[in-house]
Amino acid sequence: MELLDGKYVSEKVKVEIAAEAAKILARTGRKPHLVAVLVGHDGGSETYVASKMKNCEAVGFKSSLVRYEGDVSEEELLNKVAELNADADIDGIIVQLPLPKHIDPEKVTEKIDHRKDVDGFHPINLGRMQRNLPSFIPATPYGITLMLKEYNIETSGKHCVVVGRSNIVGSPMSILMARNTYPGNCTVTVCHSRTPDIKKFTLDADILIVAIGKKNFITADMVKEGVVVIDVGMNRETSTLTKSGFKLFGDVDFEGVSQKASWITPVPGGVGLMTIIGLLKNTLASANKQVYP
Ligand SMILES: NC(=O)C1=CN([C@@H]2O[C@H](COP(=O)(O)OP(=O)(O)OC[C@H]3O[C@@H](n4cnc5c(N)ncnc54)[C@H](OP(=O)(O)O)[C@@H]3O)[C@@H](O)[C@H]2O)C=CC1
Ligand SMILES: Nc1nc(=O)c2c([nH]1)NC[C@@H]1CN(c3ccc(C(=O)N[C@@H](CCC(=O)O)C(=O)O)cc3)C=[N+]21
Repeated sequence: MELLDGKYVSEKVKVEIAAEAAKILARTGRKPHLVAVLVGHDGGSETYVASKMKNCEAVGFKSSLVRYEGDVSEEELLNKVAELNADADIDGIIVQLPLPKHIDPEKVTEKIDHRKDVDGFHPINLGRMQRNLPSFIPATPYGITLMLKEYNIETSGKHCVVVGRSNIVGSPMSILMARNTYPGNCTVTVCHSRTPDIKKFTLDADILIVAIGKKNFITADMVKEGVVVIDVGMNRETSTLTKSGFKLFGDVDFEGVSQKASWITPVPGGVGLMTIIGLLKNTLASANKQVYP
């Protein structure tokens, strides 16, 4: 088993991003600028947003945080997004998910100017991605493709099984792996909560990508020898053993599955770190007007 090491890849890519950001600053007098909007006090979201901000500073981006209490109205949030859309100093906007139940995430996603949609969740970016046109690619799937490239993982002709079909991970990931580009050219199977006998599919997977949010859901008996495993799951449990008071678990039983896998991502230290890289690269591309000239 070899590790798909998110720490190694992300540190390496961050050096490249920082060099690009410095060029932009020298050329234009301004830094790429990412704005995150955070509603409420979801523990996970607080951590992710803090990490995004920290990484922005580290590569020489400007970052801002707009915070609302959980009872903010949908209208107020939509008005804020419109204001950020119109602000020429802002390159990228993300509204952290999940949102409180009284706010429709679909409305918020569509309100964000697709040219600043560095999460790649807007239907215009989704459609353009599916057609192989320039677009912002959702950060987690984007990060996963960068990791597969870095380790030269062969994907053409392989059977890729994606477990999970969310808008932010499973669905865009399945589109990318089926496209006729590298990484891609896979035969893709998408499994979800209505799939009877998931094991039948996972056992046949050459590449297995799991994003469901269930600790240790994939066990060694469900995979074949030599499989490439991408574990997107971030299952947070309270723990007295760690400094933070939390311990993270993936959706894959690492202990067991790593005995059979040829390559596997750890949690933490895998996909999560690459997600941040996907976001930074999209923000850089936006500042450089590379996607929408
Ligand atoms: N590492 C990273 O950067 C990121 C990690 N995450 C983590 O990845 C995980 C998934 O996130 P996300 O995609 O947003 O989750 P969602 O809850 O939005 O979607 C979960 C998906 O998994 C499916 N599912 C749930 N239970 C089962 C089951 N028992 N068998 C088969 N399929 C199942 C659901 O099916 P159905 O559609 O039928 O409901 C759904 O498609 C979470 O742990 C999350 O924290 C998320 C984003 C980024
Ligand atoms: N609009 C929006 N965009 C997102 O991209 C988005 C979102 N909403 N909602 C939640 C998910 C989750 N997500 C993660 C980002 C970084 C790590 C990450 O850095 N993980 C580290 C460790 C983090 C820790 O220790 O808690 C790692 O895996 O090593 C994880 C998860 C982005 N998401």
